[in-house]
Order: sequence, then C-alpha cells, then structure tokens
Amino acid sequence: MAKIIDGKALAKKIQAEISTEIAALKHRYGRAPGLAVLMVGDNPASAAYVKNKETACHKVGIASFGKHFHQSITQAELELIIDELNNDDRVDGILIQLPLPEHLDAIALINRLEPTKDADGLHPNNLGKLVRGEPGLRSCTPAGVMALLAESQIDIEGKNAVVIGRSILVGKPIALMLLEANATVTIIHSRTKNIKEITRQADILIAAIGKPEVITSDMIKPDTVVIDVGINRINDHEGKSRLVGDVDYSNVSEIASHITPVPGGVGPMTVTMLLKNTLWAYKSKFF
Ligand SMILES: Nc1nc(=O)c2c([nH]1)NC[C@@H]1CN(c3ccc(C(=O)N[C@@H](CCC(=O)O)C(=O)O)cc3)C=[N+]21
Repeated sequence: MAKIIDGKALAKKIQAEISTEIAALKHRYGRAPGLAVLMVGDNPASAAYVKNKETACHKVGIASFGKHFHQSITQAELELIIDELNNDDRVDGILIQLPLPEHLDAIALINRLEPTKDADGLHPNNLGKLVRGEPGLRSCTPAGVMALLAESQIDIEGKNAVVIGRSILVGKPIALMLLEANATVTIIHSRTKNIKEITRQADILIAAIGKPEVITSDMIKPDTVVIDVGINRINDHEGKSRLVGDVDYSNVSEIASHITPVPGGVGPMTVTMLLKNTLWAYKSKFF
C-alpha cells in the first residue's frame, strides 16, 4: 500500500509558519500583506475556490481585497481595475481567477499585471524567470507539488519524472521545476504515442490532465510516486456528487510507493503557495 502524502497537513503547517511571520512583520512594516482575488461571473467551482482562498488569507493575517464582478464586465473595465490594484500600496498580490468568460482576453489581463504582484506566477516575466532559473513568483500548484515532494523526502535528482499535461498553469511550469531539481523530465500530452510505455518508466508521475480517474494501475510500475493534480467533480452511481482526481486512486494506491489523495492532496497546497507568494511579494517591497 502506498504512503499517503497529506497535503492538508502540510498546508496547515506552512500556514502556521506564514501566520507567525506575518504577525511579526506587520508591526515592523506597519501593515499586513494584501491579496486581491478577481473573479468574474458565477462559476460555482470558481466561487468555491475563491472562498477557500479568502478564508485562508483571513486565517494567516493577509488582508483580502477580493472583487467579484458580473459576467457582463468588459475588458476595458477590468483593465482599469488591474491598473488601480497595480498602483495600490496595500495590495501585494493580485490573482485573476481562471477561467474567465469567453468575451474576455485572459492573457491580455495577465500581461497587464505588475509582475511583482503576480501572485499566481503566470505573467511572462515570472514564467521567464522560471525558465531561466532565477528567483521569482512561481505558479502556485507546481510550487505546491514541489513542496509536497520535499516534505515526503522524495529523491528527485536523476529520477524519471513524467508529467501528463502541458498547461501553462500546471504542466509546463512543473516540468521546469522538476528539471531544476535535476530530474529527467518527460511531458506527455494528447498527441503522445505509446503513453503507457512512457508512464511505466516513471519514478515520479504527475497527473495534470483534468479527466477523472484516467490514470490506472496498469500504467505505472510498482513503487512510483504518484502526484494527482486533478480536481474533477463527478456523480457516482447513486447520483451523489464527489471530487476525484485524474488517478484511479483505489487501484493505483495498491502499487504506488506514495500517492496524493483528492481532496486533501495538492489542492490545499495550491492555496498555501498563493499565501506564500503574497508574503514573498510583500517582503520584497521592504527588503
Ligand atoms: N488564476 C487561477 N489560479 C489558480 O490557482 C486556480 C485558478 N485560477 N482556477 C481554478 C484552479 C483550481 N484551484 C484550486 C484551488 C484550491 C483547491 C482546494 O482547496 N481543494 C481542496 C478542497 C476541494 C473541495 O472540497 O472543494 C482539496 O483538494 O482538498 C482546489 C483547486 C486553483 N485554481
């Protein structure tokens, strides 16, 4: 049976550290760190994530400047709001909750963020720093995955790491972070041939596909470390809604050496890294 990598526990531990650090710094610097989360429309999943983020901010002492906009907001209106937040000294981090409604250009909005306030690490400036191996704001989910691997004392150097998925939010940045940690990295995507042959060579497998339970036990070799980034809401046989990952957890956990559960794995770490990025951006202003 695989060891369960407990993301909820690690998130709690890191959040406690962040909270202590903020309590000390806010007296020295005269204000708490601030994070603005911009959400457009009423996608229920997004609303739930945004609420998680605001609760977490509150717990660690980050001021939240959350803004919720009607579906009909225009690109120009959002650009103006981003400009204001870029210039607002109380705001250290800005996050644009994705996906945005069709009529909005998410890339143009991300590009407009002040890069030092890009709490999600998605601005070209920060992604460029990641490519170059320079310090910068790192994407939250990949940073959370790396923290989980470190906490579980998983050896990365020289290991075969296979990333399934190539999104800008997760797949690409995590591949770069694993490379930075000296793994031999392979990225699998929709056009990849012989997927199973490749996944069966993985010492570390990162599933970031966005399809429920598609990674099955025949796709991995024994003792692989399996990190499940997927968060999929499905209806079970009784019609009850529940969250599952991209990995068929019950079967894969029989043969993997380590596995992250969903919920309680990568998800809570994403939120925690957002807090960490906000704290980092705040400290960079004063140091
Ligand atoms: N600009 C942007 N940045 C993001 O980081 C971003 C985004 N857009 N859009 C959507 C995805 C999704 N996401 C999650 C955050 C927390 C949990 C989370 O806390 N999950 C918990 C609880 C889940 C639950 O029970 O609903 C868990 O997995 O245990 C999940 C998913 C951030 N995302």
